[in-house]
Amino acid sequence: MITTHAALELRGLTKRFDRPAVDGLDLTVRAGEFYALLGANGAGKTTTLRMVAGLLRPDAGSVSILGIDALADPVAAKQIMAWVSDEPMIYDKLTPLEYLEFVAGLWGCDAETAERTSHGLLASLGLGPHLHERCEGFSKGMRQKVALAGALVHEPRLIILDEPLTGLDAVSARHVKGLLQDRVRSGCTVIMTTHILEVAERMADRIGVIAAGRLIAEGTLAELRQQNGQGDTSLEDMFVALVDGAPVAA
Ligand SMILES: Nc1ncnc2c1ncn2[C@@H]1O[C@H](COP(=O)(O)OP(=O)(O)OP(=O)(O)O)[C@@H](O)[C@H]1O
Repeated sequence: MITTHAALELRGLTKRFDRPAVDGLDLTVRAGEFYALLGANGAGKTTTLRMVAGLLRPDAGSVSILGIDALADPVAAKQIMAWVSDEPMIYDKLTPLEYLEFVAGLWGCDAETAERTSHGLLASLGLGPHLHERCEGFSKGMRQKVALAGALVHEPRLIILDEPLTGLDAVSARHVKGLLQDRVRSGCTVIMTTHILEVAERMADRIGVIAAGRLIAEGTLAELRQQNGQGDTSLEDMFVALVDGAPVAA
């Protein structure tokens, strides 16, 4: 389906705890993009994404997901998006296959489609040999992959992930990256936070940098280099310079 709407449009998004965590944030992610959201610890990335996912009410501002006003119609917004937290929760007593079929059932997917989708997702994440084992014996990385598969089972068009690669071994990280790239190729939008700058550098179509709850830089890697460095400046050097005010290394 051709859509003219942005995948995500934030306008004046604001959340304050004892001090501002997200401070009038304007952000647009186009449909079909792989967008990496970077920022130092405490910059406001998770708070932003939790508001997008409908887990936290903004103090002000708007959230539009593929043209749907997520604050006015959170159910419709959730139906077309996936949220994968950095601390995923799954049901320990279920096997991965049971868990995915349970989640698919909550979304109202028919049983045959749910079974086919679940098998495909779990296999693509390397969990094929563990389909019928209870999750309670799984490692943290395996649990993370089950949670990711569970978030994708209803075929969301916008996939939002908070630090999805932390704690994954190289093979698992490659499985997750491959799955996300496949989704982007099939027309989905992926927004992900990461502290692994090499991942942003290699995978993202565009990169946004947040500091103190505001977008301080955005663009393709080449655009960021043009704005903030030189032809061969690394993303790490640019990032440190942007968030720390340090001079860009030559
Ligand atoms: N529930 C909360 N109660 C009070 N303060 C909070 C809460 N959640 C976040 N904050 C504060 O809001 C600010 C932004 O936090 P947030 O978790 O969004 O940052 P982040 O960019 O995701 O950081 P990190 O990279 O460390 O995960 C921080 O100052 C944090 O202490």
